[in-house]
Amino acid sequence: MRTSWADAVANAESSAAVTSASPSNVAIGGASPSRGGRAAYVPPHLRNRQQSSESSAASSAPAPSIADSPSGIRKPAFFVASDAGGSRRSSGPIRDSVRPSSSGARGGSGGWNSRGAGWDRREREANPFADDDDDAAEAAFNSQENSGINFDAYEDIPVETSGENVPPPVNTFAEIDLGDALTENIRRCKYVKPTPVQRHAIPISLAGRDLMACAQTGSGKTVAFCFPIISAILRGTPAPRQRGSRTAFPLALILSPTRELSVQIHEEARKFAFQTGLRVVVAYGGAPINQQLRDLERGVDILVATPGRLVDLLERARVSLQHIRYLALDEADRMLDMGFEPQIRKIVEQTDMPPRGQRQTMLFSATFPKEIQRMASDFLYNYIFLAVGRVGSSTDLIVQRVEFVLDSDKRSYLMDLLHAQRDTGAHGKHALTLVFVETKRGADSLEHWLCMNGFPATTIHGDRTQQEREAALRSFKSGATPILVATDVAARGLDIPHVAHVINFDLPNDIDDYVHRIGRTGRAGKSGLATAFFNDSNASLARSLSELMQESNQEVPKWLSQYAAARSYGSGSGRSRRTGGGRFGGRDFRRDSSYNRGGGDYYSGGNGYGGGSSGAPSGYGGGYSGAGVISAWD
Ligand SMILES: Nc1ncnc2c1ncn2[C@@H]1O[C@H](COP(=O)(O)OP(=O)(O)OP(=O)(O)O)[C@@H](O)[C@H]1O
Repeated sequence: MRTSWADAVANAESSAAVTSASPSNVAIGGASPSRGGRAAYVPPHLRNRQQSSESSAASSAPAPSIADSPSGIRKPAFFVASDAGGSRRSSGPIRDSVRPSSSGARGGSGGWNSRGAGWDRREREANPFADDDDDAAEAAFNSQENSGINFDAYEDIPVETSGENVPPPVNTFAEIDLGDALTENIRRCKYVKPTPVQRHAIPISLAGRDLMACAQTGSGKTVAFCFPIISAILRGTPAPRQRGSRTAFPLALILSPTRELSVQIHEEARKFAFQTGLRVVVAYGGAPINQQLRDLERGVDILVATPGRLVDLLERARVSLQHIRYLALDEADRMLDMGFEPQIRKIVEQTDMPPRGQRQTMLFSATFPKEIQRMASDFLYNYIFLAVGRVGSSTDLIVQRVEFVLDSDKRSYLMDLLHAQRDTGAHGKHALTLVFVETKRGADSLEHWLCMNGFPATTIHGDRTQQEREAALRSFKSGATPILVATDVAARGLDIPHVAHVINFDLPNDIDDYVHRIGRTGRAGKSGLATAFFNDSNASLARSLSELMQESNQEVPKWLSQYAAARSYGSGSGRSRRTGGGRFGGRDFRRDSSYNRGGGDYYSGGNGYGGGSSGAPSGYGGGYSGAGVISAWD
């Protein structure tokens, strides 16, 4: 079968024009004879190929403007280190970082002295805003600060909420009283205004409501659950004292599916909680438990954990969940799928954690299959469902390309792409490439092969020690090894600045996994490029992939549409499991007619869901009416 990529490359051999970083130019650059005097690289399987009519289509594909690479290094606005004695060092003006907020929030060390969590309050709080990255990298990226995020990219994002008495969204952080300390940290983070999911989710959570939120990858969901948790703890009554106990009693628990994601959430939460007096602790497997136990003994307000390590800590009675007021599940659909569900049920239903209704529960993901929603509703009380963004939440910001590549040609194609990127300088000097493969062995082998071929690469997968995984991630983030070969362990949640290109060397079996993988680029309003290698073995993905691409305004190759059509015809299968169609990464399963047959008691209106009568604005792909449901284009 002739492929657009192959043809584009063949075409490029006769083309002199190699310009900027568009996908087409990537293709062209890959085979250009004029590459700074070097011999043109043409992969063996493409030599002597004929130009085809498809090549022009390929080379006229929309160009991703990846020059505006993702924001990276946040420079601390100033440095303040404080201890309980109140001593402060500052390179800038000395500020009163411990002012109590108007809402009565406990701020900084003043708050510490009035609290009874039992850790050493004279401990010096490390400044989480201090940058690890070197000055050169900072100089290269400091034009990409968060204040420069292209919020226009989110302007026409559809937002849909359902549930009773949904609190209205806000437009600015100032409209919400988050307390002085948190507000100061927002300023330090250079967040100018909330992203759409934050505009909606923060008021809902601050109103004490349970929430199931589905929003695009890279759209700021971490903030959406961290801010309300921190703010609510600061406002709430202090935790009861646990004198002399070696057991930690966190007030909030944030669960995530991977160790690296837990580490990342912990780092973020520490920034937001800086000088609030709250302690954020992380516990995850693969790392020495003793250090984590010591951290826990010093007190914990917010515990970020992977389920396995948490179960271990619960069994050792080193953590008790009886004071949990806030429970957040990041990547909630993953946490509740077959792999994690038993552990989550154990943690949530079979420990001393207060039951739903007595704690506040927040579930977040970019994807929410209906069967997982159904299961998740066991953990929620009278919740609000929030959907932000288009199906799969891949956003139009990510240019998606699919190439037909036989397994035997994949390495050659990959080499081609990488040469093209390197030679054209596509995506900028510091651009990173993330390559997803199916197996751990495949990851090691590809990494080795890339290194042998002059492309510094590293790898992350489940067979590597945690130390190796963390070292690999550091090396990738710093640009020392600008190619990371990964299994799905790196697919969810990781927020790595400057990932300009995600390559699905092996496509996943599930379209949701594809959505999360490509979501490692094109984050926070920046653009990105995702290339997938497709062949017969991926036929089962053809339909959902082609639907997803269409819905994200991507050019779908003709051959992929044919695969999709053949699949639909052959299988007679319905729509993809995750969405049921429509424009969102997930829709409230409570609107299904099957759910409402029992009485529909989630809605005060109690009628019309899934029934087809439409009181909602057009464009929502479903149409329903009834109280408690709000649909709006924001
Ligand atoms: N209001 C804001 N203004 C500017 N930048 C923001 C804002 N909120 C979050 N960000 C930045 O956006 C990036 C993506 O955020 P985050 O990792 O929370 O996305 P996410 O929605 O959880 O993505 P994923 O679905 O992949 O887990 C982060 O670098 C974060 O610092």
